Amino acid sequence: MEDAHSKVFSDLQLVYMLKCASKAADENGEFSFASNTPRSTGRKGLPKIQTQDHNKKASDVCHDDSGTPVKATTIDELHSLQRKKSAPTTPIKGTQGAFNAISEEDRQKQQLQSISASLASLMRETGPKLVKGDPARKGEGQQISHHHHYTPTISISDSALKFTHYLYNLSPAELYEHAIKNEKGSFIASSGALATLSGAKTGRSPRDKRVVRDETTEDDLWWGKGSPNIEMDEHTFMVNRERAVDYLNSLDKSNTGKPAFQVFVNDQFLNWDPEHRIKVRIVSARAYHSLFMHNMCIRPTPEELEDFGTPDFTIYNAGQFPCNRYTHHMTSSTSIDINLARKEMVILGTQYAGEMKKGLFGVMHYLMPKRQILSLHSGCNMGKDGDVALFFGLSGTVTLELNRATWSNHLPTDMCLVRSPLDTRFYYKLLLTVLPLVFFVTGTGKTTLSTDHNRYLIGDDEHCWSENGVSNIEGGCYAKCIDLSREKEPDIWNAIKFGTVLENVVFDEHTREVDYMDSSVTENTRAAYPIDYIPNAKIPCVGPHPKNIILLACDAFGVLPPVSKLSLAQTMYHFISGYTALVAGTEDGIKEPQATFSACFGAAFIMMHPTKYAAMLSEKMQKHGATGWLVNTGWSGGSYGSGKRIKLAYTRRIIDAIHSGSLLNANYKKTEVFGLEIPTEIEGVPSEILDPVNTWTDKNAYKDTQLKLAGLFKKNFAVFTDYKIGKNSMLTEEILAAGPNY
Ligand SMILES: Nc1ncnc2c1ncn2[C@@H]1O[C@H](COP(=O)(O)OP(=O)(O)O)[C@@H](O)[C@H]1O
Ligand SMILES: C=C(OP(=O)(O)O)C(=O)O
Ligand SMILES: [Ca+2]
Ligand SMILES: [Mn+2]
Repeated sequence: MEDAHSKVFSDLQLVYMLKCASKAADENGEFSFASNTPRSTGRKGLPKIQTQDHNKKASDVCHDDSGTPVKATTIDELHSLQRKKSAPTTPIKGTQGAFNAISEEDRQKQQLQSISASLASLMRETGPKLVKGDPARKGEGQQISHHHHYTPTISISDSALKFTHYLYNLSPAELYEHAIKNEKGSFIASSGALATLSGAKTGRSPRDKRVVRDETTEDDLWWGKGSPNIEMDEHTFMVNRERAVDYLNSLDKSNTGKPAFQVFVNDQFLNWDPEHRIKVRIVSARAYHSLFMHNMCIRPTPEELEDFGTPDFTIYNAGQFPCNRYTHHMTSSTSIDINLARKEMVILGTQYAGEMKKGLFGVMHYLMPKRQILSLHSGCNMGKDGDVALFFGLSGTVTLELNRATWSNHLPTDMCLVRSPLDTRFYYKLLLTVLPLVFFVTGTGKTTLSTDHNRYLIGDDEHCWSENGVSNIEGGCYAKCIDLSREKEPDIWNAIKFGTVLENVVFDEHTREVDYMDSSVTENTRAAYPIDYIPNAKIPCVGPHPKNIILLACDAFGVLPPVSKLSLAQTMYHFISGYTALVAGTEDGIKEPQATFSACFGAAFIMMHPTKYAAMLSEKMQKHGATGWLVNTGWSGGSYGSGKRIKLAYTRRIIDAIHSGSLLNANYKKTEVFGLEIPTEIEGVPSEILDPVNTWTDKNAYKDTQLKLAGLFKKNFAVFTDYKIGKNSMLTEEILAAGPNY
């Protein structure tokens, strides 16, 4: 889910729920961060009404969870959404299956090296120390397999002495078996993919992301207004870390009566540039999470794993377990905590797997710029002749359907005043268990457009641009699959097979065929697959310096041209703005696009000030002669509601013309207001749609809408006018002038 929800929520809460006359002062005027769905504390029905105690800090009173809402109140309801027909027939009981056929002794041997020394240790200063090899078999001259380690188990219930086995870098097949055996809601789809549920959270919770503010981060990171880095102190981090570790340390997966505590551990790499590769360790409780990261990170060879050594960064994912809402800084039961000094991240209260990949992306946004490498929220592909293109874009066009009747039953008593963790603004939140909301999420097209049958895929989402060229950070793709079709996106469709994780999709309970049109669980259904599942993947995922920088915006206002050629200053202006739109509406059918701005097309992930990344991009584009483009993958012929989304086939032709170089030399004219250079002709695209004014029947409405959007751009950009780009303050003026003028 994208960075836009919270904004919508705070605004919608004000506008629709409170029917407040004045909107939040900074409406559309700031960066936005994802889902901030008011949600209660997990009890059924409406929670007890909380009234504001004016003597207390608001954030101490109201605890709500952020995240995309799921239209279910209980876990069983969630499961019944996932499967189309009735509940499953006879569940398999007893001792069938490979796991139970073996003796307890063998079974224990298959369990892994204990990490109790670190997990259960009272010190817990460092992450788990994984001892390679089987101590019992040392000296036997046997080849030690990578994940079958064994330590004698002491049957003592004292947690300090308890052993927790780790299931180390299991194969997809093994992870399937664990998931199906132990994780409710995990099934094999007819394609062979593992379909599973992420629980109550089906999107990111950026308002619950915390970064430890200490000597290390104080000066380096971007803090304060507009920043996605919500601060936390070291002590609170340790409290959450302890909570996560205790949870991970208490998981008894045994069904034999004897305790068998186990966690999954992945040791993998990030960044395909061998010079700047990062070692990551993921400790998690669910096979689903382990398989997700197996797919998304770079998979080490057995040799690389032998010499893995100490990880550069460790995630403790205890997502099933909530944080303690009475802990300082905690505003909900979800918390994603990053401690750069300790090189650790803790996840509590959300099982959405994207949290892990994007959390590490944030870490890369810190580590890479420190090495003069630009980290980018972009897709990337390469033509047969070696021409590289980057695709930037915010994900998340979101429609919220508010059922006003439901809300009004609870107004105004079920509200409490909370303070935004991002600024000093106070706003109202509704405390409801289930929200009568529907989200319509669609990305801007990074994954879809970088996955191109005629080009080599370098990556779909996270890249580095260094002196060596570009490199993918990840080893997999995370595609949205709502409305996925074989015809329009064949490569993604075919990548959904054995090994792929399918999150929150709905399938036929008998045939296990997935219905990609069904959004009963969420609109943000996803498929996570290794990048080599795409036939044209370029392995290793690196390429030369980019030739084209394509900024994608899904403009639900329908006023941005389908494609414009940008000057360098314009590219900077739009990169810093990071515009896309989402659509918010009410039950009575009033739907309105909302502009959302996310600096560097990924404000939720950047760690330093946006101008730091912008300056690096500008320098690299100049040095390597790259051309910037703005592509509207959103509406045409009117705003959302009256116009239509531009056909994917047309966008693909536009992208083809950029890649081939033919668009660079086309005839151009300049638009009013935004001052964008638009081509008059592109092969395979009707010429009349190239200038949006042609597609609107009401020309005055077009002009008004264009001015409205331009105003929102200006308002958003105001916050950057005080900043220099790099060492140069003249640049800022030039960039400012490259924005809309009217
Ligand atoms: N004209 C278009 N261009 C790009 N994507 C489109 C277009 N029309 C519809 N779509 C859909 O929008 C979604 C884009 O999502 P995705 O590529 O995952 O975005 P991102 O990777 O930027 O988050 C896909 O589901 C795609 O099928
Ligand atoms: C995975 C996410 O990003 P994207 O939509 O860019 O894939 C997310 O925001 O949860
Ligand atoms: Ca992304
Ligand atoms: Mn994506």
